[in-house]
Amino acid sequence: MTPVSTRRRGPLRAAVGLSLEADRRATCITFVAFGLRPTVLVLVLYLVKVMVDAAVAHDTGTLNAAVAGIALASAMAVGSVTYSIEQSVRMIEATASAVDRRLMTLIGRLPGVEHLDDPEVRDQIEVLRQERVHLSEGGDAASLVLGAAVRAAFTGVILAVVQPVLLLLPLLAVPPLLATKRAQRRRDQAVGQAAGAARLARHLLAVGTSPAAAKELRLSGLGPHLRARQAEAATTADRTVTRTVWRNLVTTSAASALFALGYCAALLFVLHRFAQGRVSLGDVILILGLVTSVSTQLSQSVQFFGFLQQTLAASRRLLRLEEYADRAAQGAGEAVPAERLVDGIRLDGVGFRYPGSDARALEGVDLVLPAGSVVAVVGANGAGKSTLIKLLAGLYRPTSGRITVDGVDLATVHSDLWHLRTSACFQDFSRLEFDVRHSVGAGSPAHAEDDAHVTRALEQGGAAELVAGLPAGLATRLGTSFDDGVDLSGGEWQRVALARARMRTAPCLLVLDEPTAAIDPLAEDVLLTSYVRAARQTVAQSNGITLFASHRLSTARLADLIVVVDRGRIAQLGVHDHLMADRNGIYRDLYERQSRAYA
Ligand SMILES: Nc1ncnc2c1ncn2[C@@H]1O[C@H](COP(=O)(O)OP(=O)(O)OP(=O)(O)O)[C@@H](O)[C@H]1O
Repeated sequence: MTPVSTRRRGPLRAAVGLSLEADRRATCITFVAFGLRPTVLVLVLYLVKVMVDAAVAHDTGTLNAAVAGIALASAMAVGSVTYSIEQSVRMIEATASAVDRRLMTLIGRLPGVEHLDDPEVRDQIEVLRQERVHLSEGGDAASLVLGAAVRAAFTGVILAVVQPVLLLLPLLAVPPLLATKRAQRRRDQAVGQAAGAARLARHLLAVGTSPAAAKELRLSGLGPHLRARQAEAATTADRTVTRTVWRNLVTTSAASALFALGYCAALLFVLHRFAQGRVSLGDVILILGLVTSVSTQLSQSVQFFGFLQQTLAASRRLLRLEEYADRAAQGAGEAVPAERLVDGIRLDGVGFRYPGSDARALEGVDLVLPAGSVVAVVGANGAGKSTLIKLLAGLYRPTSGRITVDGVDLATVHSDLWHLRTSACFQDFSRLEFDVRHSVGAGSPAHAEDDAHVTRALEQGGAAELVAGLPAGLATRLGTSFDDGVDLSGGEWQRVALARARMRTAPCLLVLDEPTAAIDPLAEDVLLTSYVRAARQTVAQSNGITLFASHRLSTARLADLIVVVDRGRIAQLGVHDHLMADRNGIYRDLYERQSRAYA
């Protein structure tokens, strides 16, 4: 991911802006309360000095006024605590939801899925996901730092009036603050460096604790190996960050020790002046109170400043990713695809390499997919079938060559609009754990509430019988993540995914990538045949193309065109009879071997 500037909006403004957008009222109250309350403590100290001097001078009027002032200020400070803390919690909770929405929007704005395949982008997103808490506490951290700054300013003014030389003391607070800032920057870098290992550790943890993987892990005895690898990755990530934490501890401790020395010197200085009779008892109490509070303030400020630095680091990361998404979206096409195909889709010299991979998944692909046709893509594992499908669906852009739809370069077409003209069922389909209506309806949200539409899609996906047997029909929740959910078998989930792909009316391109791989062979043949026939009628409205990849070559016979892919290249092209006529061709060889295996 190329670094980009974050000048457009500063990270502090962006972080506070998030809280203001999330809950303006709670944020304003938190800033006023946290920003002003510390000044009350300084005011109370000053009133104590007035009270002591008045007592020594037997000035009852001033003494009573000072006592009343102390009581009033203390009551106000204590009374506002509960309310302001409540508001700050509200602000943090609202900001946390706003951060989640921003993250989802950011990921949704990245065109296609190729950016999510880029390891660096994935790492940045992962780190940001972990740092969400710092972003949601950004308003809190900023208001605490504001309070500390206001209190320091008040303390400085009083010290300047009473004993100007003691103003040097707050200056000694500068090195610890700078050390904290530097420490945070170093920690941020270390977290970035450790992101790859941390991601691996999390992945292994997810595999090792997921119910889906439990069967294989038990039977294969992979558990101990997995645990060892997980521990190793976690330790590597942890070690990178811990080394920095120790280094930071040395520098921040040295800076704090410098401040502690200055603090002791200031105490001795004030006591010496009192012994000489050059300051009053009230002054001594005030100065000791202020000097002592400078030390408390320092440790609090360092802590608050540390929080703020963490917020700023997360905010910077969010801004960088948002700018990256903006640029990626700007680089994407704007053209509006037509609702009907006229000629079809053409690939000229198309090549593709996955982000972070040196190998070409596709190379020099020249292909014409006529409008209104049914196309089968066949080939061995890893040949490039899914890659071809993902390029046609606009999820990736070719790294060389071009794809044109009725003569318009797909790279210039708005990817979201092209996705609206496309329906798909992938071999790694999603198990959407909603109720049946919405799990299927997700294929076309505009029709999700239309039960007749959903039911038709279920029939075409071969899932009508399955749903009829569910306790609440269309309203049955699917999946085991919720108490009321019903789990389905792999093949049943695949039928739901097939139905989902039939929700969109008249797509220009319907792609099916191994859509029946989890379905038993007898049902597979029947289901895929009827599915493709029905699809042919649906896409006829848009003169669209139905393209399916299947290892079952018997179903390829349905196609008007069969594309045989071999190691990223088109090896053969034609209809079934034509391809069978080539005695040395890959297709005939695959077909005959498969027929013998199923015989
Ligand atoms: N996300 C990815 N990142 C890097 N390489 C990938 C990725 N996905 C696929 N590949 C590689 O691209 C090549 C083509 O993969 P593809 O999934 O298109 O094959 P396929 O013909 O669909 O295989 P299968 O029949 O097993 O589904 C393979 O060598 C594969 O390892």
